[in-house]
Amino acid sequence: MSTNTDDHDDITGTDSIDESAPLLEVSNLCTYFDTDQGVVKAVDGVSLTVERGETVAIVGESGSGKTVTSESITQLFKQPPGYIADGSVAIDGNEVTHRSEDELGQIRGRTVGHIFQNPQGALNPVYTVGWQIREAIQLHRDVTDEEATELTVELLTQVGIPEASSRLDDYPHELSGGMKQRVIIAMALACDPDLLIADEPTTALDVTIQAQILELLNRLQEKRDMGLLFITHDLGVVANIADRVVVMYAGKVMERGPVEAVFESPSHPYTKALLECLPGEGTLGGIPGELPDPRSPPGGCRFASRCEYTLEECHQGGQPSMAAVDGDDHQVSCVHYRPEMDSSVVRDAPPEEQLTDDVSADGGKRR
Ligand SMILES: Nc1ncnc2c1ncn2[C@@H]1O[C@H](COP(=O)(O)OP(=O)(O)OP(=O)(O)O)[C@@H](O)[C@H]1O
Ligand code: NI
Repeated sequence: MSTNTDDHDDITGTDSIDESAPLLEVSNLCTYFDTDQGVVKAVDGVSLTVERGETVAIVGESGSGKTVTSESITQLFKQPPGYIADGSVAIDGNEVTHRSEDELGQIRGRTVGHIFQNPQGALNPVYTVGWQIREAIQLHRDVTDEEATELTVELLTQVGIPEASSRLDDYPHELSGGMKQRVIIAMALACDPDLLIADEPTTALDVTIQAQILELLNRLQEKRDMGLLFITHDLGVVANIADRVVVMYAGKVMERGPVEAVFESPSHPYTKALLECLPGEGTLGGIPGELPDPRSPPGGCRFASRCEYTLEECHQGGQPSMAAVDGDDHQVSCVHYRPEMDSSVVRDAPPEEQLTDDVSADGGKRR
């Protein structure tokens, strides 16, 4: 029995797979939270797709709605106070926003693996690593104890844990941060997912280990032909892992496109500002200003109050509709890219050159 199957299971066991549809298709997703202070519009009209075998990164500052977007896919956020107010999520062409908790559980068990942002909760300190992964496997698959142990060793080996069979009886506290994260990845792979969601999987780790974990995720994604939805606030890591990028701000998508296009010609002023905050670039300590209050977001572009290029129309209407930048795949939500406007005002302030060189030198993605 192998943990690495090429064929895709149907998402719940009763749905059919539409091979022509993307693995994941999120359309106009709105996820809100009822609070005493009002409705928090954490995710407010987000659309994105992940194809089979593709890595898509969601980037944006803290509070932009990255985690809530990813937790909306199989509804892992707390309901109430949270709820999906509008939009749809389709996996293999099957709409899943209106599914029962039972069905969502099946989807989590067989189709979508999740590495959570807060790693502390992911492993239980009182059980051994082997026990926890075996549990995860047996929760999803009908296998004997012996088979489950075999699969556990296979998974731990796949995530790069040396002499895996001798680590089964280790407790989480006996592992280094990097090894712990590998075990967490193994747990997420226990259901042999078609889509893996990794929410800031490297932030708690030091730089060398971060690079190793990114490399591991890249390798696993390719080997298993999974879709990978990778979430980070750090545009720096995106070039190394993603095929496409979705830039989020205050619950909205500001820009999206192939990673090379977004790095070579960042088009939304927000994306440009994020790039300038990377280490070694112009702006130290982040973009000046703060995110708008998610309970009463301003009209117009949500970034307008912090934007260097703001015009009067930026404050009017809703978030500008997506305009193609160079080719249909690269799109930006900014009034400067409307047909009647002159986008060179924003575009011709070039990004820092060193970054552009770094990205193009390795084709945008190390593989
Ligand atoms: N349970 C909740 N109740 C009320 N508001 C919430 C809840 N969960 C999230 N939010 C709000 O939703 C918004 C988006 O949060 P989210 O965690 O998705 O941001 P993020 O982009 O993942 O940020 P970070 O980079 O810090 O992880 C924030 O304003 C947050 O305060
Ligand atoms: Ni988050």
